[in-house]
Amino acid sequence: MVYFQAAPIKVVITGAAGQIAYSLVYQIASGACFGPDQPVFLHLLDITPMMGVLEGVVMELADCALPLLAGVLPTANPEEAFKDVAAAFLVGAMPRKEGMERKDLLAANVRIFKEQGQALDKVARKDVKVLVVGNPANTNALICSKYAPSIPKENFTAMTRLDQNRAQSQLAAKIGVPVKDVKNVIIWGNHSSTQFPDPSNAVVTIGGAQKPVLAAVNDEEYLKGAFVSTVQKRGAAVIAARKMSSALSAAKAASDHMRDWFLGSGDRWVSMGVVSDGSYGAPADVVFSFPVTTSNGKWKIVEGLTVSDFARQMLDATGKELAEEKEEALAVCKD
Ligand SMILES: NC(=O)c1ccc[n+]([C@@H]2O[C@H](COP(=O)([O-])OP(=O)(O)OC[C@H]3O[C@@H](n4cnc5c(N)ncnc54)[C@H](O)[C@@H]3O)[C@@H](O)[C@H]2O)c1
Ligand SMILES: O=C(O)C[C@H](O)C(=O)O
Repeated sequence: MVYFQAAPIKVVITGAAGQIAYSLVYQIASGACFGPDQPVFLHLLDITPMMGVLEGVVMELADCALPLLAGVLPTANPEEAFKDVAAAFLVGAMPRKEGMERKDLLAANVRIFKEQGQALDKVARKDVKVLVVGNPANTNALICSKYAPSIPKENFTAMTRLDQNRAQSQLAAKIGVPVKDVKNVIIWGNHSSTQFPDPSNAVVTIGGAQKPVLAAVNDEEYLKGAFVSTVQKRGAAVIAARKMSSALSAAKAASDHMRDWFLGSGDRWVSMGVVSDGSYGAPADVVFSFPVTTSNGKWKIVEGLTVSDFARQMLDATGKELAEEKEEALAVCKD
């Protein structure tokens, strides 16, 4: 019997034999996600043909000799995987290939999230925090929530943190400051090429003083043009270069998202795909990325921001795409 000062929490990762999970298991088991004093018991779900590969991941985790890792359960059974989990990283899904849009994965992937919603509903803790990474992430998260009616819809989120990290990094490089000195860049809408990376409320610390990013960059053409399209298309650029989709950065972003949800975002805004209440004119009842702050395990949309005409057009386009994806996903799930 191994004794820990704090009780371990059960955390599930789906797609655990895949690329993203290969980086994510270490983020979680090393303490980077839930903190240096929180032991974790990892539930690793993949499909039956991947159990051999998953066994290799389990061996490597043991070989890391991580002090916070209380145990590992590899399984192909969703109900076993989701039993009593406090946090769920839903990664397992097909990735896109070069030339595809993420929504081209909808028909193939959305059924996974219907089935996993049903399993979460049955066996997970009712306060489980769910992060959907598998694409199309926003719509998969919506479907997962719909099939888990006993779990509050606020507990289902989709990952746009990778887009936020990309946007922050692009701006820091443009201004010539460390990435930590840029904050409050917003990702609005869908994790797709219609997303709107919005620097209009971002601030940068230069020489100890805070300054609006708009003033520090002072190049409207760049901020409305190359900056937006670079972030929108970054996933495709990584696929073109690697011939596989982003994995290291996706795992880091998943860990950032869940860490901030559990431990709080402090004085920074973070972007999360959450079930929309219609804030900022977004369609209600789609999973839309908003700027949020987090504390005590809850997120709250940042209120009262001004939406320019340019931003309005961008928000409307990404909202329209999400409404269309929702209809398609609901039709697929009926079969
Ligand atoms: N939201 C984001 O920012 C973001 C970033 C990167 C990748 N993604 C998406 O994450 C997903 C995973 O990417 P990856 O590179 O790890 O892919 P991968 O192909 O390397 O791994 C996916 C794993 O999921 C497993 N899987 C398939 N169906 C499953 C099921 N029903 N239950 C459990 N496991 C199942 C597969 O067997 C495989 O091991 C893709 O859909 C990708 O597009 C999202
Ligand atoms: O672009 C992809 O298909 C993978 C992922 O969603 C990403 O943004 O890197």
